[in-house]
Amino acid sequence: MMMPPTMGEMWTTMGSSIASFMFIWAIVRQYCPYEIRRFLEKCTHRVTGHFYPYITISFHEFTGDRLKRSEAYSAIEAYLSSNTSKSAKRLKAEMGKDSTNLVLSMDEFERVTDEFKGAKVWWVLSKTVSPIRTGMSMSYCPEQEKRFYKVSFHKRYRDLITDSYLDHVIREGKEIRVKNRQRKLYTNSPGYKWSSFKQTMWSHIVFEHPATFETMALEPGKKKEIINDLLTFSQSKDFYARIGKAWKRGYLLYGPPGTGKSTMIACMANLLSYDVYDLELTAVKDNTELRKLLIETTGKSIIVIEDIDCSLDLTGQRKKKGEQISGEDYERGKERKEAYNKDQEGNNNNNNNNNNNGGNGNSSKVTLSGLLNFIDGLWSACGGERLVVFTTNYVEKLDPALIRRGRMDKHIELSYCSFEGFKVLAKNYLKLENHQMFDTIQSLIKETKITPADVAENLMPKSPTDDPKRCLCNLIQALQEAKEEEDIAATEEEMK
Ligand SMILES: Nc1ncnc2c1ncn2[C@@H]1O[C@H](COP(=O)(O)OP(=O)(O)OP(=O)(O)O)[C@@H](O)[C@H]1O
Ligand SMILES: [Mg+2]
Repeated sequence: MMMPPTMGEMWTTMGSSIASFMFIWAIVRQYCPYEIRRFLEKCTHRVTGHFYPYITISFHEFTGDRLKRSEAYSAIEAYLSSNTSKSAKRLKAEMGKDSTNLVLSMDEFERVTDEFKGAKVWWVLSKTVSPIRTGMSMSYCPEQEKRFYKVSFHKRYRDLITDSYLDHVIREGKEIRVKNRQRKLYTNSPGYKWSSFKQTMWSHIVFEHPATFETMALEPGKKKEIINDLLTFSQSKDFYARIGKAWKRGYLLYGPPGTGKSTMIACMANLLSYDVYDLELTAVKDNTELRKLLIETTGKSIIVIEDIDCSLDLTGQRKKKGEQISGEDYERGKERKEAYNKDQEGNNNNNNNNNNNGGNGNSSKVTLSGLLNFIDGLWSACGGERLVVFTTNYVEKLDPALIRRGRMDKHIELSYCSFEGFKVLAKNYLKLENHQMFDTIQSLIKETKITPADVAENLMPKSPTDDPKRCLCNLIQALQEAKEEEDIAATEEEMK
């Protein structure tokens, strides 16, 4: 494979006297102090630059403060590993995503070629070694390695390479990285505020939720609509730029506990390969901290505020005097479910505010207007491709300003399990697409309010001997009991 001659190679072609010079130069490189070496290198580059027809551009791994790896370097690394490493002879191997496969990339000082619209370019991964200035004597001075990719091309292709090829490499490299990256779930829980290098507001773990829209119990039409909406959003960068709107979209997921709101967020993240930022508002000190948290989020992410109604006193402005909310944190899970059911039965009308707006007793001073600014103010200027998702069990209690279209663009109700939903769960849990008991379940499920979470729980085998038939029987029994309870409640209501 033809490579462009390096400057050193050009010298050698110029005769044996130059070869001797190269020999001396090699010795100088080996034994001279760093400063002299750098000076001699600069002189050689200057002299050879006059008749060397190739241009080189370097991309360093770290720039400036060394804290942040250069995005361009990472993108080039991804591009070269997938595009040109096949032609490299010396490769290095690393464990890839999920630790299931090996990712090969070119090793140090390996050179590979690439072609773009008829122009040939040569890439090499190089490094320089320089002393770290620590104040120690030179003989004990530790050395610092600085890696960089260098691309070389003939000067006649200068415009093509700088205007189009490099853009193409970075764009494709970024796409490859997004596809291969380990996605993350970030939280802003207090207590994890320091990483080894710098202060960071978020802590993270690897995001590996298995939920997908395929496994989600939802009417097929609704599912398709949501998937289309999400895909359209993710492919609309140019559209948002054209209409002058920040590339973000708000989703409000509402419905009773156990209907799949949190599960749907995982499905969204898996569909679009986005990271998830789970924002715990009660842990945010004030609006300033909220802004900082947001500025630290990256693109291709979902920012989630779960149970927005219980996170903060967001409806405070509309509350009448004297209707102070309790200082206790609103309890999740079972208790909320019970409260929800009671609430729905109308037994708890007088205490609604007490039950639904807990959390105000903590020290958080985030306000409704702070949150609104967060959604459509400053944040809109921080680049794009972000979804913001609120979940709630009590949509009617949210301030209309918070959920108006433009802020929460799409309102999705997740409700009790339908027969279509049940069929998805039966396929997931029991690998059953049809069964003679399905007819009974269909007529019962139509008349009963049962959540997908409850259906799933009944379909789950409880012992190794539980077969699908037994699980379906369990579900029928649960449906019958739920129906009886609903009938009794309805009769009591009528008698009042
Ligand atoms: N629509 C659904 N499809 C598939 N599984 C579901 C669905 N809804 C609930 N589940 C199952 O029930 C469990 C609880 O659901 P999830 O946490 O998503 O409910 P939620 O609506 O977020 O409830 P809450 O309002 O209490 O936060 C999930 O782990 C999942 O297994
Ligand atoms: Mg939830």
